Amino acid sequence: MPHAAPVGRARGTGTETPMVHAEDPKRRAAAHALTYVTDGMRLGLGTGSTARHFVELLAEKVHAGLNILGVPTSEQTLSQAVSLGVPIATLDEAGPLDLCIDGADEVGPGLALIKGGGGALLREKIVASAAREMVVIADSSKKVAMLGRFPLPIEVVDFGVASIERHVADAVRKAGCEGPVKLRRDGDGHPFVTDQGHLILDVHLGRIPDPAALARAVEEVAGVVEHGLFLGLARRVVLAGADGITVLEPGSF
Ligand SMILES: O=C[C@H](O)[C@H](O)[C@H](O)COP(=O)(O)O
Repeated sequence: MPHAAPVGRARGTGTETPMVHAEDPKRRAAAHALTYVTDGMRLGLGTGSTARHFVELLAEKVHAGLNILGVPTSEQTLSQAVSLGVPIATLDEAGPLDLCIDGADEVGPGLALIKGGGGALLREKIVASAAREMVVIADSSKKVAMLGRFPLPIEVVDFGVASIERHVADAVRKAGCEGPVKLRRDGDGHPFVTDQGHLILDVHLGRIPDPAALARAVEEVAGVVEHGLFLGLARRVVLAGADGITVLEPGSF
């Protein structure tokens, strides 16, 4: 039977790591991931509300003497890391990374992920690909039997976006999926612009029976820069729920 140990309860301590806010599963997952960090590591720092907890907890360790170098996956994480005094570098300055810790919007079978709900998918995928290991942290509601309930973010260039949108819809259909493709907008109704100056199309599919086929189809569309399907990247997923911490590995889903 593959490994899927409920780590928190198994230890029988009631708390896994100091400084954990018991009421917040995202923070508990982040605290557990901190146990994978060792002195001297070069770390990819993810984006989003769960990764934010991780950076906060990491900063506490740094102030207590931990020596790490962080590579932020977004401007948001960059400013958080700077404000908390976490040493940072660009990916090119840091070189290959030891570990990348990031959140996810959905975790499916084989640790296939949907990411990009916050629009950071492009830098996130580049940083995760540069790391020896990607560890995902999430609350247990993110685990799904099939990806697709969360709209799939696709980062595209702004030139000819209406045409790109039509071609993405065609590609999605050819991959056996169906659903509306919507240009993401910010709170003021303006197109949402990513850190790299691109736009995001959110594809509302409901179900993605074959994530690899969908990824291939979308990648063929001219104008697509990246998509939020992270396949074969996560080596571990730390899920926090009412039952404590569960660590999933690709075969243990
Ligand atoms: O673009 C955003 C990232 O992919 C996030 O990691 C993802 O949306 C999960 O965010 P949260 O931890 O806030 O649920």
